[in-house]
Amino acid sequence: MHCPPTKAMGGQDLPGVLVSALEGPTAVFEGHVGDLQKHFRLITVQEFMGNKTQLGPKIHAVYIWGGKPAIDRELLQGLPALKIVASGGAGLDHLDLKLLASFGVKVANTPCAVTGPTADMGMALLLAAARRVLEGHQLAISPDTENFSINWMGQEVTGATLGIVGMGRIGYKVAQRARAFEMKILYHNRKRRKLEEEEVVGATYCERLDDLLQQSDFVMLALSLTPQTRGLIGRRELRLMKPTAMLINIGRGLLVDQDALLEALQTEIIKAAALDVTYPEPLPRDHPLLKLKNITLTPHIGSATHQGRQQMMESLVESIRACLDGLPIPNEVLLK
Ligand SMILES: O=C(O)[C@H](O)CO
Repeated sequence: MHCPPTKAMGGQDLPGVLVSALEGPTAVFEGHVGDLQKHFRLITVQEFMGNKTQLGPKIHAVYIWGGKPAIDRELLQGLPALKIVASGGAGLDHLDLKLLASFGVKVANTPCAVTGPTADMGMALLLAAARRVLEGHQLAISPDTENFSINWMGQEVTGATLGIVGMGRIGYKVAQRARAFEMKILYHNRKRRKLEEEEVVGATYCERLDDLLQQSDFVMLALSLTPQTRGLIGRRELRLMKPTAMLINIGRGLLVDQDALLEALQTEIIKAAALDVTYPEPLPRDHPLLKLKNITLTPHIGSATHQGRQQMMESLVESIRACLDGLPIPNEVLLK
């Protein structure tokens, strides 16, 4: 669902929104923050910390980006007028939903804004791993022009089997894209999709994750991090995969046991991995994963497109305004 932009509110006394930082490397998106500023008075955590008593009661919403600002009981106690936490992106693993509900605070996220871009990123990583794009780049710019592309080979994507783990919005978009690449598609999900939905993308349901792992040439993780999915892919699961298979992760780093992955890549239990997410982020510069040839890494940029970010901000403004106006909240996250 696309959330259309709302009209700007006038006046000096705009509702306060707590944000992590407006300047520096962790600043909320430059260029897009203007959308929030049109509607709200943005108060940084630093400002709030310096003047809690005066600013606390003026803050009606918190805008979260990249898990920041972190929300705990102490922060909530300092925000007596807080109505809503608006979190950019789809993932909610950085939020304690029960705690927020106990303070009567609503939550909204922006799943629609990230779906397409993240699925595109999944395909970009899949293709990069399959065709060894990063190694190819290194060879293309290497002084060793003698061996320019001699004996250079990657894996064919057409006709290969893609196993998608997590068939929510993003997983389904990946399937749509993979279909255009004539891939065979398997998927594993808590809940099976409707038959018509499976047929549209030509996806076959695997009730058992093990079956998907054993049959896939590419395994793509497109699911959210929860206590149930943490460490879903460990040593055992990696060993079930084909030695020629590649693992792509566009979900969260903690879905995978990273030590087990490192070992599997070093000992060629699997062929390659392509990760947009790791733990921690970024990985320490001396982390052994950074030294491998059979890995493609990107810095959690699945949803990072200008269009996606714009839509994200519009959607957040829409949700905060609806909440403060006492209207139904678009993209409200309901506690299950
Ligand atoms: O949760 C998400 O949607 C992404 O990780 C944010 O970019």
